Amino acid sequence: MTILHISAECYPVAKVGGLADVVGALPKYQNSPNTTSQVIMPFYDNKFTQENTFSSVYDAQLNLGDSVYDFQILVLKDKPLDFNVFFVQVPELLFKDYVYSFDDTDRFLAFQIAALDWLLTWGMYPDIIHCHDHHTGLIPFMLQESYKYEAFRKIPNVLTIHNAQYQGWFSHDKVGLIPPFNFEHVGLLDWGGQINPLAAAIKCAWRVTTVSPSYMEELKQAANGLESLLSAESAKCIGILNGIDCNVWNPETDTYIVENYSIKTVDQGATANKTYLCDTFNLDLDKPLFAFIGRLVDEKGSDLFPEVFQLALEKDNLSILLLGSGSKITENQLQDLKPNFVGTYNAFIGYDEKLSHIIYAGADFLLMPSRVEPCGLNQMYALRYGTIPIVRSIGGLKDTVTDINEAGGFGICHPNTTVSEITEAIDRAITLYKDQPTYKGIRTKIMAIDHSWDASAEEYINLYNTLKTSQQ
Ligand SMILES: Nc1ncnc2c1ncn2[C@@H]1O[C@H](COP(=O)(O)OP(=O)(O)O[C@H]2O[C@H](CO)[C@@H](O)[C@H](O)[C@H]2O)[C@@H](O)[C@H]1O
Repeated sequence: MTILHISAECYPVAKVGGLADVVGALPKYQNSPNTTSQVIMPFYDNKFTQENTFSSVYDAQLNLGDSVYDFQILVLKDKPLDFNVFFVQVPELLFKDYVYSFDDTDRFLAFQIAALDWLLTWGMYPDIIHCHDHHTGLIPFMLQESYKYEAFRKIPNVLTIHNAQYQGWFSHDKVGLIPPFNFEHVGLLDWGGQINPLAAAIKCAWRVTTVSPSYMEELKQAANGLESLLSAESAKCIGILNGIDCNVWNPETDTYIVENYSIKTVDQGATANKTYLCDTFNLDLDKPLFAFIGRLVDEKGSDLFPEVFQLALEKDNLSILLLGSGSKITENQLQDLKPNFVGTYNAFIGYDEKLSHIIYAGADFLLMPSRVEPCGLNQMYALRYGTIPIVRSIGGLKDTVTDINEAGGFGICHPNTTVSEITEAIDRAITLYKDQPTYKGIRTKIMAIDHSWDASAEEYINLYNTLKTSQQ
């Protein structure tokens, strides 16, 4: 079976968040003697593309309405990745030093059209086309409706929703950018009077997956306007929990962290990493270290951090370190807090992959008070590194973290994203930390939890197989 994943992000080529981690790992775990799993993604102007060499395997032009753009399909000359990646180079639109910007309609439309135009010329079509998020959401529509791509009608396609908050909306004025199709079917593109790529994909994809079972259920109640569509299409929807790439996220071999460690040596290893963080960020080593890593957006509950941190730090019984960027208001509030709590609080506003690994290794607790969390990878990385997650029980967090007060529990859970519940959860964590034998017992227990991709990768393969069977 040949699978082609189509995505805007893929680790380590281009990463903004969890989408990259998934698309950078899933193909690896799907590849087997019987299965070839590959990725096609945009060619950005970034560190990875600057540091590697590429050759062109296809050179053509694409039409975006009346505009014509040159494009190429590039492949890596050397093969530093564990699976094939094809790159769509549209110099005028995609080759930027960012992945996302304010208006990406033309950019990602060009990407999707170039990918399909090239596929038409690819001798052997893939058995499965797997699209990720709204940036590739017009592909299921085009495969089904665009005259140009009629040859693909029988190829099963899957859409995975990593985040339904973002839908790629654009005005009907731009409908002419989509390769010609039977205009009587234009309603498939529409949701609420706009062209909505995510909605179009939910309508047209053969199957829709979300990245955790709970998120699938929650979307029927809250999906940024798509609730009724997801309920109506629920027969073809399924939640498959993400895994984590245990080769990349392994405290025994991780080259980013200060000292490697295993379950047996976590005491010493985690302390070495915590010491590094405390030295670097001027934090108190003797206090429990609470961390947050992620995008500073309302979905993650990060707008509450300035108040939560203020209240928690006033008690002077913990240290807090935050790594993230996003809302300028929150960034400024988090920066403003620094002078008030020198020695127990610090924030690194920005993106730093290496630092994120050291924080998973060195922090004692990881905060994730998300309002929406389709799956969440951070809590699974934290578990693997022996850092206890404090989560709001929602989406994938609900599916992966059990509260210490429940049978077999190992995390700290709170039902709502409010200042008082997060603060109370922090207090519970501090009480747990004071009981070092129990704390250490939980730490070794969580490191042994298996969230590797194996089971989920197989679930996807089973899903593809059912589609291939239904196609015959
Ligand atoms: N400032 C920073 N510096 C360094 N690293 C940073 C960083 N900010 C974030 N990261 C890293 O980005 C990844 C974030 O993963 P999440 O699953 O939390 O993300 P996200 O909300 O982007 O993804 C969406 O897709 C994923 C994948 O399906 C779902 O798990 C999730 O719920 C959904 O919202 C982690 O690897 C984290 O360490």
